[in-house]
Amino acid sequence: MDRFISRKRPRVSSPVERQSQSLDDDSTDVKLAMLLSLFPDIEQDTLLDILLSSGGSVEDASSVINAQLAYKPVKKRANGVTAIQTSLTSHITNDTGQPPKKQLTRKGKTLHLFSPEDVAAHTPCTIIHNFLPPEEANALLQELLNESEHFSRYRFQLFDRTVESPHTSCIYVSTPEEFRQQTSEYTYGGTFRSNVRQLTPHLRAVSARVQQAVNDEAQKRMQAFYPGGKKLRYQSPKQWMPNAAFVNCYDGPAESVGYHSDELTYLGPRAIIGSLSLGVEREFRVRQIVADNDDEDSKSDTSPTQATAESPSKRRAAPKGSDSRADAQGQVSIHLPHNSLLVMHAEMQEEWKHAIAPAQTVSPHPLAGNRRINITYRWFRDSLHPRNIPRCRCGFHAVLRCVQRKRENRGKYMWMCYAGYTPGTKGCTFFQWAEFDDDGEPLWEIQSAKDEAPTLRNFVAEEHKQ
Ligand SMILES: O=C(O)CCC(=O)C(=O)O
Ligand SMILES: [Fe+2]
Repeated sequence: MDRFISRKRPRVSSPVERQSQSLDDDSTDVKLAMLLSLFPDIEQDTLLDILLSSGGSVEDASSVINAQLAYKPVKKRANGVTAIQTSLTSHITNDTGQPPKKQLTRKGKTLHLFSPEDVAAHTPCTIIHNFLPPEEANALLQELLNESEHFSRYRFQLFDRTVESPHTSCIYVSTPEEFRQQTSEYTYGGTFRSNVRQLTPHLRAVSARVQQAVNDEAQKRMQAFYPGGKKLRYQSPKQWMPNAAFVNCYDGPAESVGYHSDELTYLGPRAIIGSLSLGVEREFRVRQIVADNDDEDSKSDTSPTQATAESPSKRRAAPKGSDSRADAQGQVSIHLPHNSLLVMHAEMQEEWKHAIAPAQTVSPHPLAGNRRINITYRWFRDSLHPRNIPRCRCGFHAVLRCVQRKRENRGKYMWMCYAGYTPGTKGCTFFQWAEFDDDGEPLWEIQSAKDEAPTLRNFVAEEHKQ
């Protein structure tokens, strides 16, 4: 077990890879999966709390849990799941007899948001309740509940184990040609997806409303929150035009998705995403990513941090003193009722992580029972079609990532071999900084073949052609 905990990413030989691997941490999903495999009897929600409390360190989280397991006998729940206390600071001591040095983000510290005003003020999102006419929402929900029979769990590699996503999903695109591309050219987590289907009538009909609302909300956001009321650097100045929909199904309270930022490879920098929730209400948790040493900075810094076009979230002045790191890492919970549209704005994916937390219980929905359906409408950029993206020596195209934690390179984008970043997979050493113009278009020598080759078609334009 110790070997498992302390095992680092595969050793690298090239300086370039060493550089890229020191740029950022594993995703919370991977860390959570590691903890789950170490403590299979402990609830995922509890493990997530402890992981966050431990500043994202699997090793620290494991020692906290082991300390508690040694400290007093653990109760087994009726369902066989181990009950463990999540509010640990006052109860657990480490080898030095002191409470763990990192601040805890306790359950009581989660800020619960319900109203659109609060969501806009405290997060990089906006929410519209009762988004669709009720009959249209129900028709879409029913259509996708039927579709969900075809959904599957995606798999990812964790050391020598294959782990399954804790919910099912499917990708929807417009045409048979796009279906072909999605299953043979686009990759997710280094593999091709088999669960791709063609857009359904209600998904398509609703996309026009989503397109309109997302563009309206993005404009409002820009005027109210961004420096000088202007778009962010790397944000596209064009209208947001969805051409892919990822649909998730969470069947029952235990189904979830761990903390992550959405992959930017095809969306590009400063992506906007429209996310429609149907069925059972669940909590969407978000937290801001804190750069290494931010707590030290805030101790010496007495002036509020200024927002910049690079980092608009900085308009929230960090609280001072030793609590600053805990506060900045505190979670915010946005409650997502049936028929609500959440817009994740351009500052979200680079600077925040999000999750659907497992719930203790859910209130059944008349049509969906215990299920929640979520649709994220996305705009894949033509310029970031797989055929244009740099390839690594593994034969796949590289993935686009943003440096989120390492202070010296924070906000920079990089192309890298996906496998090289995944524990337990060999991968190659491919790494290059990704360069974009101010509108987020890649700066590279693309062969002109791309002009004739098909790319994904906007859902709304395609509807008008039919
Ligand atoms: O279910 C949700 O609301 C979020 C889903 C999500 O984060 C994703 O599909 O990337
Ligand atoms: Fe996501």
